[in-house]
Amino acid sequence: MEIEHALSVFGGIELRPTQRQIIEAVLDKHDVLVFMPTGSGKSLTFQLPAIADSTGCTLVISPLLALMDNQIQGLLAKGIYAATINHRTADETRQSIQKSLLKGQGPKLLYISPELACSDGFKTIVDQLVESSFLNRVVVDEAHCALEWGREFRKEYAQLGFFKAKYPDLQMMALTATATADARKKIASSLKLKNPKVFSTSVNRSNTHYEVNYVEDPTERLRSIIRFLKTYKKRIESVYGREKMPYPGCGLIYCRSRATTEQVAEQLRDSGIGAYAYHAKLEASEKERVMNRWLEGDPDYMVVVATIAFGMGVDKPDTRFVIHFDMPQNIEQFSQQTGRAGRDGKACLSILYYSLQGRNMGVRFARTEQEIESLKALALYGETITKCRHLSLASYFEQVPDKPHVWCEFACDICKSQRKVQKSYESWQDSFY
Ligand SMILES: Nc1ncnc2c1ncn2[C@@H]1O[C@H](COP(=O)(O)OP(=O)(O)OP(=O)(O)O)[C@@H](O)[C@H]1O
Repeated sequence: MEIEHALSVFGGIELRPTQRQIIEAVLDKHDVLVFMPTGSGKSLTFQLPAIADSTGCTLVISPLLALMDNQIQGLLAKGIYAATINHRTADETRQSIQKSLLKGQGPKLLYISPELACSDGFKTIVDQLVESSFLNRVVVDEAHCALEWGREFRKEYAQLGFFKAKYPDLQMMALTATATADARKKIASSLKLKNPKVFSTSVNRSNTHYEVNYVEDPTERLRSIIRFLKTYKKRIESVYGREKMPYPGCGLIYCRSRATTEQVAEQLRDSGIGAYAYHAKLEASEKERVMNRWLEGDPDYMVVVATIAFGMGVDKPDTRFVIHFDMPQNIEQFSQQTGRAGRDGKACLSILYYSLQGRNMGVRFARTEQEIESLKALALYGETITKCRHLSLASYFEQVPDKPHVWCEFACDICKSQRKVQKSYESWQDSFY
C-alpha cells in the first residue's frame, strides 16, 4: 500500500517532513533510530508502515499498559486491527490472537511489554513468526527505558538485543524523546541495530513559553499558583463562557509527593478551581475517573495535580500548561513532563517553581553519575538568568541553533524581561542570608 493511501486512514492529516523521511526509511527496510521531542508525532512513523504492509505484523514493545491501550483504542477507532497481549488478556483471546498471527491474519500492530517479549513462551512465537515471514519488524517505543542510568530503566528493555542477536535481518526501530548523543549510542548498541538510519529533530518546542519562579516557601508557591490560575480561568471564561465543554484551558501540576498532590488539589478546589489529585496509591477507579474526566475536558477537572505516576503516554493535545510545584528530579523528567503541553502545536506554558530545597532533594535522590549530570543541567536551566530558556534546554541536548532568536521570539521569561527575572532571582538569593 502506498504511503498516501495508508495516510488516508488517519483522516487526511499531512505528514511532517521528518515523519515522511522516517516512514520511507522504514519501508526501505532499514533499522531506524528516532529521537524526536514529546508530542512530535513519533507513533505515526511506525503505525503508518504497519498499515502499509500487505501482510504480517509489527510488534510494538511499550513500557505501560495505559500507553498501549491509548494507541490501540485510537487505531481500532480508525478501523485498524491492533491488539495487545498482557497479563490481563484472557487465555482464549491470547490463543486466538496467536493463532491468527501464525496464519498471517493477526493484528497489524501487536503491543506487548518488554517482560512478555523476553519470556520463553513469546520467544517461541517470534521464532514461528520469523520462519513464516509474518513478523515485519519490531518497534521499541520509549527506548530510553533501556538506559541503565535512567529513572525509567527496565531491565528487560536492556535485553531486547536478543532479537537482532538471533535474527540479524529482522528490522528494528527504536523511538525516544531522550536525545543526547550518549543516549543514542547506548540505545543503538543495546538493541544491536545494524547501520541504523538515525533521525533526530530539534528538541525545541517553540510553542512553549518557559518561565521560572524562584519561590522557596511552599505556601507562597501555592498562593502564587492560585493567583495565576484564577486570572487564567477568568480570561478563558470571558472568551469561551463558563461551562464550555470540553474546557479549553486544562493543565497539569506536578508535585513530588502523594500528600502534596492531595493538599494542593484540595486548596485549589477551595479557591474555586476544578482540580483533583492523581498518584499511584489512588484506587484504580479513582485514577480512571480523574484521568477520564480530565481527558474529556470537564471544567471541574481543569487541573490534575500529579506525581510522576501521571506522564508517559498521556496524549491530551490541548493541554495548555504544565506547572512544576516541586522541582522535577532532572532535566529529562522536566522535558518529558513539560512535553505533555501544547501537543496540538498551539501556545502553551511551562512554569517551574525553582527552590534550593527542591535542588537539594534532587541531589538526595540522584543515584548515578548521569542522573547527577542531568540534575545539574536542570539547575543550570533554572539558575541561568542571562540566556534564553529555550537555548538552555537545547544546550543540554547538544543542539544549539544558528539563529536563536527564531527559536524563542519572546517565548520565555528571560527574552521577555531579563530585568524582571534578575530581580526575582536576586531577591530569592537574598532570602538565604
Ligand atoms: N502529521 C501530523 N499532523 C497533525 N497531527 C499529528 C501529526 N502527527 C502526529 N500528530 C498528532 O500529534 C499528537 C502527538 O503524537 P504522538 O503521540 O505520536 O507523539 P509522540 O512523539 O509519540 O509523543 P511522546 O514522546 O509523548 O509519546 C497526537 O495527537 C497525534 O495524533
